[in-house]
Amino acid sequence: MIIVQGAKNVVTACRECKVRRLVYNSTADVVFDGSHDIHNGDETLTCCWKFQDLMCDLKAQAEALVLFANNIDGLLTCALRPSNVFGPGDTQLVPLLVNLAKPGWTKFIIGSGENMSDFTYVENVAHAHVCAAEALDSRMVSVAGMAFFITNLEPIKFWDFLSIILEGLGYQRPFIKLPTGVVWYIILLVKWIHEKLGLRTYNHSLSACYIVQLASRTRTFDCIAAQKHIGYSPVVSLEEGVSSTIQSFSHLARDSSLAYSRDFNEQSKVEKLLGGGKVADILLWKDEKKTFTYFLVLVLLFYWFFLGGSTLTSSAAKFLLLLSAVLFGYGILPSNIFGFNVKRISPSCFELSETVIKDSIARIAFLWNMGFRNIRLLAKGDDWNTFFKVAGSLYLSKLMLQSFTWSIGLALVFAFTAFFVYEQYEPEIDGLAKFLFNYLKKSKASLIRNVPAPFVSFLYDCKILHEHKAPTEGNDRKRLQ
Ligand SMILES: NC(=O)c1ccc[n+]([C@@H]2O[C@H](COP(=O)([O-])OP(=O)(O)OC[C@H]3O[C@@H](n4cnc5c(N)ncnc54)[C@H](O)[C@@H]3O)[C@@H](O)[C@H]2O)c1
Repeated sequence: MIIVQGAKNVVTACRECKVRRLVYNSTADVVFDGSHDIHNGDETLTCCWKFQDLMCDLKAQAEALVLFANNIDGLLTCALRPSNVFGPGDTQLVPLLVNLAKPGWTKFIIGSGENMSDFTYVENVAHAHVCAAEALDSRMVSVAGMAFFITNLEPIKFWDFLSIILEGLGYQRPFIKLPTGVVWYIILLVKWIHEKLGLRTYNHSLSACYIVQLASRTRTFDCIAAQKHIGYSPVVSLEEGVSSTIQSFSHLARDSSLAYSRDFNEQSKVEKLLGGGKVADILLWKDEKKTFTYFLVLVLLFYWFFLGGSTLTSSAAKFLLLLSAVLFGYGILPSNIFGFNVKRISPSCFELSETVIKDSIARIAFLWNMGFRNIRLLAKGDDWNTFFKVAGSLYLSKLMLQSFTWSIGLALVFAFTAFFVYEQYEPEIDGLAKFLFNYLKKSKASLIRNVPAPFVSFLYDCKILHEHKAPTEGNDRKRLQ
């Protein structure tokens, strides 16, 4: 009713009121079928027969209707097809981005992230309308009844554009790549569940499936026709447009107290904790393929050693046998198989350097000495705190050894998920930990307040509570807490 009947009403009104020029604000989406990239598409592209999105279908119908009305009853018409309009007051792109960024969905890139797109600053669209209206008068033949693509003439990677907007508003830039197919099927599943539960709502915005296609396909357009026939060229650059858009949406910027102030090239807390080297890169999924390969190999080893049904020794023997056979087989392969070069394993590949061996031995000696220092401390018999720590950790190890296989499995899953999750939600998790810590501190303080003084003195004697002097009945209660 709004798009098609609305366009019909406008055409009728123009005729009745003897309006001479009508420029329809169409969209570049009318030539995008969702399943093909558009590289530098021009006006020779035909509108789609089958649309993925109802909105685009209706816009194409309205555009055709307006162009069809050209040169009837003295009315001249043309259509402009802007691509991805943005700017202050935008009701689509930026609000959607912020809504997705708040719960953290914008960390994900759909597809390779390399797809290019054309964006158009809203003032340039307005300027194109003025140019088109003027051109309808002066250059009627080449403009009337035609449609023109309008862009900022600065194609950019779709995900770079989103990253600039998101970072400008204080949100994290997208960096985790998800295969388009996976996202597509997840959305279909969610849609199906919504339909089954009767939750489907119709609104005027683009469908989620269509947004996935917009976000993962290349869509760039050639503006030469608009430049040549209506005299259009952008009046605001992409950079200026983006900064004024960000400024106008500052009210949607991330709360400054929560702002993710870390420079994304800087090491995160968890990265520092993991030593910032190769292990950190693997556990933090910096290179998904590499991490996944390591994870798969470790899962296979876990299965081989713990779930295969053999004893640990026979699993190790079988593993060494298999490894030797694979290495031997690899060694006798020709250096070229069907044009593929087979890399030779260098003889030094399995060698350990002297410094690595020295470091490892020094580490073992350090741990050994530390263990003995603790035993000596325990043997004195006056440090209950150390006793509880040692007894607790030994009991925990005993529990873990009872379910050794499960512990290893859990540790494996933990290592490949927990660090990654912590890095993603560092401020939120830190906030929660701070809250819990304060809560426990308060509980401990109230517990001490209610504990009888002789028992508190006993805890000081046993060094479970630390104070230089054990408190007596008359001592300051605050110091005790
Ligand atoms: N946003 C884009 O990326 C983009 C790209 C290409 C083309 N377009 C086209 O530009 C136009 C504006 O898009 P937008 O993104 O600014 O949308 P929008 O939803 O922000 O603006 C639509 C405007 O139309 C008004 N409106 C809606 N129904 C109406 C009705 N029945 N009668 C009178 N007014 C009504 C709304 O109040 C609103 O002001 C649309 O025709 C759209 O198809 C948008």
